Amino acid sequence: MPAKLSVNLNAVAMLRNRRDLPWPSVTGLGRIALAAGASGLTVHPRPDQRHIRFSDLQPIRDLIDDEFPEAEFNMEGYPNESFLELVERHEPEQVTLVPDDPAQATSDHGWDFRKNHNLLGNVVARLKKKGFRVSVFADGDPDPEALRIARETGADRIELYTGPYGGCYDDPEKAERVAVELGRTAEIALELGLGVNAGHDLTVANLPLLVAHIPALAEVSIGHGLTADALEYGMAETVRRFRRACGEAV
Ligand SMILES: CC(=O)[C@@H](O)[C@H](O)COP(=O)(O)O
Ligand SMILES: NCC(=O)COP(=O)(O)O
Repeated sequence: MPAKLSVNLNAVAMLRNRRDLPWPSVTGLGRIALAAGASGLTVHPRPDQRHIRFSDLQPIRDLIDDEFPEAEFNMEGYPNESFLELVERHEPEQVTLVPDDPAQATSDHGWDFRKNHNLLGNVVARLKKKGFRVSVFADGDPDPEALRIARETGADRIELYTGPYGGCYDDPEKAERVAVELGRTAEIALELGLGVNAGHDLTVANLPLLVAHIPALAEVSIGHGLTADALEYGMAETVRRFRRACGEAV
């Protein structure tokens, strides 16, 4: 089974937030992504709402429920009380728990499962009681003991943090080494009964090698690289539309 693609809308929201205007529309781009076959939408609402705003969440929930009932909503974030309340209000199919400090620019590491065993155990139990699938963000280096603890928290899946892999875009040998490690980590997780997702800095260029090393990869969530491509591949047609609006016969 090919890995499912969940489109992360954070980067679209960040562009929208440059002005007090409703475009680019977060739900509008979400609709285009789902209509094109994406299996779900991901958001990572950060406490300062610098990209996804809390007010974006219900319209995304409604879009999925009303127009794409097969699709999944994946909410990512640090499990403090306000994030957990947002999750409980908007009932995503999947919650991805990420160890982010509120001041962090972006996610840059997985959980220290040894230190956070109790925190994660309590949060996972609370979320599972509501029926949400729970995934926990994990570093890519194979650490069987850490993954065993991840399993003990009751989580269903790990999401492999692929930032270091994405950072190898100019060094194919290093990328191969990191992909082997990610593959080994995924194998250990799968043996323990955890499903495996992956995300961060994934692109059209680096996905094939990752998928080759993790054949059972369940889902990738992609925002930054996918939004960059959407701009690049949509630019020519957009310029033609604006030239027509200027009165040119294009
Ligand atoms: C967990 C993860 O890797 C993504 O959610 C990433 O953090 C995207 O968030 P930003 O768009 O805020 O960088
Ligand atoms: N979980 C990772 C994610 O949702 C998107 O990360 P990125 O593609 O924006 O780096």
